[in-house]
Amino acid sequence: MRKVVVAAAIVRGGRVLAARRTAPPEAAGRWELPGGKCEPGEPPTAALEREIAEELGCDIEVTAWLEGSTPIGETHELRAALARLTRGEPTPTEHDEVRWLAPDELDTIDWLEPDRPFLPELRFALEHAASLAGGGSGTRRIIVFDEDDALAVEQRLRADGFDAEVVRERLQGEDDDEDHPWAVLTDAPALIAEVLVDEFDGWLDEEQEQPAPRAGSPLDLPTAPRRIKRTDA
Ligand SMILES: Nc1nc2c([nH]c(=O)n2[C@H]2C[C@H](O)[C@@H](COP(=O)(O)OP(=O)(O)OP(=O)(O)O)O2)c(=O)[nH]1
Repeated sequence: MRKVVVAAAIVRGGRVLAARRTAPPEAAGRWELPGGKCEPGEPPTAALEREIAEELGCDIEVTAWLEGSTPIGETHELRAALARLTRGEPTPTEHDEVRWLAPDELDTIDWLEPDRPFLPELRFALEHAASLAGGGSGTRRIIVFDEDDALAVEQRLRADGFDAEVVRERLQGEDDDEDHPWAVLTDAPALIAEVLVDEFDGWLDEEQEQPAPRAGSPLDLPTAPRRIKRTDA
C-alpha cells in the first residue's frame, strides 16, 4: 500500500495558499499545497495539522477532503484537503515563497504533477468559497452517506438560490475509502438545512468559531462542533 502524503488547500477570502518547494533539486522552484508525509499510524487530518504547524507556524482546521488521491512516484500517494486558518499567519520555514491565489490564478504557477488533478475541484471550491470552504460564520455542512443524496441536496439548494457544493468528507482517524460521508457545503439558513437533513437522514454540521478537533480525539462523526438530527420525524 502506498504511503500517504497530505496537503492543505488553505483557503482565506476566496484564495488558496500555494507554496514553492526548495528541495529536492528536481522539485525546487515548483509549487505545491503545503503538507507532508503521514507518520506510521497517524491519521491524515492530524498529520496535516502537524505538518502545517511545522512548516508554516500556524494552525489549521481541515474542513473537507478533496476527492481522490494521486500517485507520487511508486511509493506514495497525495491527498489534499480544504482547510481554514484558526491561528497565526502562514510564515514559510521550508518554502522560499508562498502566494495566495484566486481561482483564475491557479494556472499561473508550475504545480507539481500530483497536485494538478486536484485543481478543478479546488477552483470550484474557491469560486464558491468566500463563504463556503474558507469557513467563516454562516457556513454549514449537510452530511449524508450517499453520493446521490448529496447531489440531490446540492441541486435542491441551488434551485432555491443558495450556494451549495458537494465534497467528500473523510472522518478524523479514518483512512479507508469506505464509509466516508458526503458533505454539502452551503450558505443556506439553518432552517432550510435542517429540513434537508431530516429528509435525507443526515447530519447538520455547523462551522462556527469553535476550537478545531484535536488529533487523537476519539473517532467522531463527523468531527462536528454542533449536530442537529431530529429523531421524531
Ligand atoms: N507536501 C507536499 N508534497 C507533495 C505535494 N505534491 C507532491 O508531489 N508532493 C511530494 C513531494 C515530496 O516528494 C513528497 C512529500 O515530501 P515532504 O518533504 O513534503 O514531506 P515531509 O515534510 O514529511 O518530509 P520528510 O519526512 O521527507 O523530510 O510528496 C504537495 O502538494 N505537498
